[in-house]
Amino acid sequence: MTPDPTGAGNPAPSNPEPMPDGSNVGEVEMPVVTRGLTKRFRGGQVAVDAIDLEVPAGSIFGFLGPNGSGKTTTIRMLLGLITPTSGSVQLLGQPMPKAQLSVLPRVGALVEGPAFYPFWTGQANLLRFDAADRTADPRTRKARAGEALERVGLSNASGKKVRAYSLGMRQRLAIAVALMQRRELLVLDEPTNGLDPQGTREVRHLIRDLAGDGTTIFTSTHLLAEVEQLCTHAAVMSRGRIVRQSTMADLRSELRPRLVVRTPDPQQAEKTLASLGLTDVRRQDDVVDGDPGELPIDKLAAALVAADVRIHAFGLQHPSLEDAFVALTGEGFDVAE
Ligand SMILES: Nc1ncnc2c1ncn2[C@@H]1O[C@H](COP(=O)(O)OP(=O)(O)OP(=O)(O)O)[C@@H](O)[C@H]1O
Repeated sequence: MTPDPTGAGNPAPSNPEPMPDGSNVGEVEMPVVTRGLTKRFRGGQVAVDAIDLEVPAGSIFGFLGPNGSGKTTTIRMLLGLITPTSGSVQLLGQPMPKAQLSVLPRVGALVEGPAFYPFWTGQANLLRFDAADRTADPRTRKARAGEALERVGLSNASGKKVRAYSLGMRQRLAIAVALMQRRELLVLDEPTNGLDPQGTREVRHLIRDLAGDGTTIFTSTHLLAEVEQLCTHAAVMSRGRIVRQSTMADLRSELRPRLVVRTPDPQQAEKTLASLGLTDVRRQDDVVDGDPGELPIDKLAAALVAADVRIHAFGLQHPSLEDAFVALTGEGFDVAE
């Protein structure tokens, strides 16, 4: 890994002060920061190409991109599972992988779900994972397992064998593994992948709950609906690059409605709308559309009629987030639930 460049010209995330009892005061403003993060695999393929991520504390940050766009590779670099070709990662204000021993216990991760023993109970599986964690205190293991199971809504099923769990329950158990210790940041790779609608709802509900408790969530997905329904922020990946990163509110506010007119007099309509001040006016066959800006819609209709434009259909069309993202990436997204 190259030396950490985040000190130079970038807002330095504030480091939490360790308290004598080991807890932290003061939040890291940006729990995940990358600069120029790049991964070139042997064979020359650039899977992740100089990305600058900034994930604000308390956000549910959607890392959205089609399959193969570089999400998993990025997540593996964030967690120190693979070494970047160049660039840097800071997790909770600390450089990775240098500070991984102190940072990773504060980060819960779900990358390639953990393998459970199907004939063991949910609780027994949790205890086993915790026993393999050298940073975990064995004296509190059982109590922490109970809390984690409760947190993911599996208290009643804790004594059932995992083979009897639904896919959604297994995924919640996987998240419970990540919650066996107090976490400031959760990094989830496609947490609803392969789940049925009920399982998907359960996991999204859980993520919202966890964020409500102040945990920052960084979650990758190829599902636009997931980002739309769940996330406060998003970065859109396309072919290894971030093509857009912002709050969902900003993304939505940029989706300007267009005026669409269907008419047997398209040329006259185009001329009239342009003269009224519409911008980006386009004509195709019998449809004319443009950006009305702040112009009042009823006045536009009246002006068309006054200009002898016959109107077969007239209205505002609101572009969807999918339209915006397809425009950004040139690729379609899976819009399924
Ligand atoms: N170990 C590897 N060696 C070579 N190429 C790889 C390796 N891992 C991933 N890639 C390639 O890097 C690109 C990005 O893959 P990555 O798995 O990060 O994408 P992704 O967005 O997570 O997609 P998916 O959701 O399908 O996993 C892909 O073209 C993939 O084939």
